[in-house]
Amino acid sequence: MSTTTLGKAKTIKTLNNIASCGLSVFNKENYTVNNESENPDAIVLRSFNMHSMELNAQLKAIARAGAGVNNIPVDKCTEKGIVVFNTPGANANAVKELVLTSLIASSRNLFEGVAWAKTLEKEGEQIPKLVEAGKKNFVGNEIRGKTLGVIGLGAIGALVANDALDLDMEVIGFDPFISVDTAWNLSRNVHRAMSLEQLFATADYITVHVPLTGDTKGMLNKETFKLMKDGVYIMNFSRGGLINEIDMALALESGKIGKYITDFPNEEVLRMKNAIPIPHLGASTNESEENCAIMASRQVKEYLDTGNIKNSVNFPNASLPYTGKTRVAAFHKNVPNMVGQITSAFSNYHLNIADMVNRSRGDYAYTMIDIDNEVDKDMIPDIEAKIKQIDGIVTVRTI
Ligand SMILES: NC(=O)c1ccc[n+]([C@@H]2O[C@H](COP(=O)([O-])OP(=O)(O)OC[C@H]3O[C@@H](n4cnc5c(N)ncnc54)[C@H](O)[C@@H]3O)[C@@H](O)[C@H]2O)c1
Ligand SMILES: O=C(O)[C@H](O)COP(=O)(O)O
Repeated sequence: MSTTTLGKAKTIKTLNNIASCGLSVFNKENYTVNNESENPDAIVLRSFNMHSMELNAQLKAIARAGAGVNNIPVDKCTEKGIVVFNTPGANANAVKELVLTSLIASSRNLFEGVAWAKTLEKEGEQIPKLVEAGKKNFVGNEIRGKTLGVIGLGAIGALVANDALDLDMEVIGFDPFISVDTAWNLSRNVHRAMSLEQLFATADYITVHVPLTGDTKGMLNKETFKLMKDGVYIMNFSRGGLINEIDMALALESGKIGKYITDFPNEEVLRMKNAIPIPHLGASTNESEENCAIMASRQVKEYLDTGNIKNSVNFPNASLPYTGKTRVAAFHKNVPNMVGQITSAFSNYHLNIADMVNRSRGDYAYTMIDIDNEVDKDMIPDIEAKIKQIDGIVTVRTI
């Protein structure tokens, strides 16, 4: 598929409400932003489920204004040469604050206590007396000195772990894939669990901060519950699919799990005893919505305008200073001699290469080449066609 749009205005389609300060990155002279285009160049979204959507021929980029990309058909996008971005860390503080709020509020039976107090509305002058008599039913526990187990020490997990230490908790964390950046930011006082079993055996409260993937789906289930302390509280601000909900309902019923605080209510969750359903509010702060929208929009614009890639979940990061020279960007299989074949396509047209970058990620790679000469616009479809003939090329774009 050739995707030449040289000089044409581009269209951005939004699939959710995206903060306007982010969308204003797309200047009106070169971009149209709407929520109805049938053939957009890029899509910006939050939690909209794209799995049953057709991916239009002109689509070059999808940006998730947020962290989780399980609502996007990432593998299909890769096969079609569509870059998928997310906004790492842009909403992490918002989630951290809600996790810590929920940790304390659930431990103090605050949600149940408030709901009960509201039932007294019709009791008139008796209310203060009833409150004093009824409060014994909501006696809670302090979190100081208790152990918090944090599964996944990425942008959110690391913030939660550090701040829980400041609340005088013991913290044990598990993340076999921790990034170097996060490891640097994590307090040395966070105990490192060598296995999930070790974390389960010591934690009074568990909070899970991993992406939903084939490997993590249902990671908390009846087998793992057996390894946990009786009455443990579990907080899930990551994705509902991480928990086996049938097993969770039974474990809450038996008291094995004390409470399940989740940002992902559904029919099953709303039927559970001792579940605290929160309506997916983790990232819903003005600050985080703005951070995510700005980051997502900037990344898309940079890619459409220059081909440079930052924070993609399926393409390699790649950057080449943009000088305004004609740039050809190709996404291709990561196999030997691709760069040689692409560059020889230029020599057929007596074009000199000024600069280039080639980066790989797994089975795929991305190459950007700047041409030194003035390039006649009429030649571009021919050049692209020539490159497209090379076995292993997925997409070619001229900027
Ligand atoms: N409730 C909300 O509104 C909200 C907001 C933001 C993110 N999220 C969810 O939270 C998840 C985490 O967000 P983040 O910004 O911290 O992402 P992140 O990518 O910074 O961190 C994820 C961490 O999980 C680790 N990990 C992966 N598999 C693991 C496993 N099997 N065991 C232990 N650790 C594992 C990774 O190494 C990484 O450090 C997102 O994928 C998203 O689903 C929810
Ligand atoms: O993965 C995320 O970033 C969160 O789940 C936030 O989702 P939202 O943007 O729909 O609030």
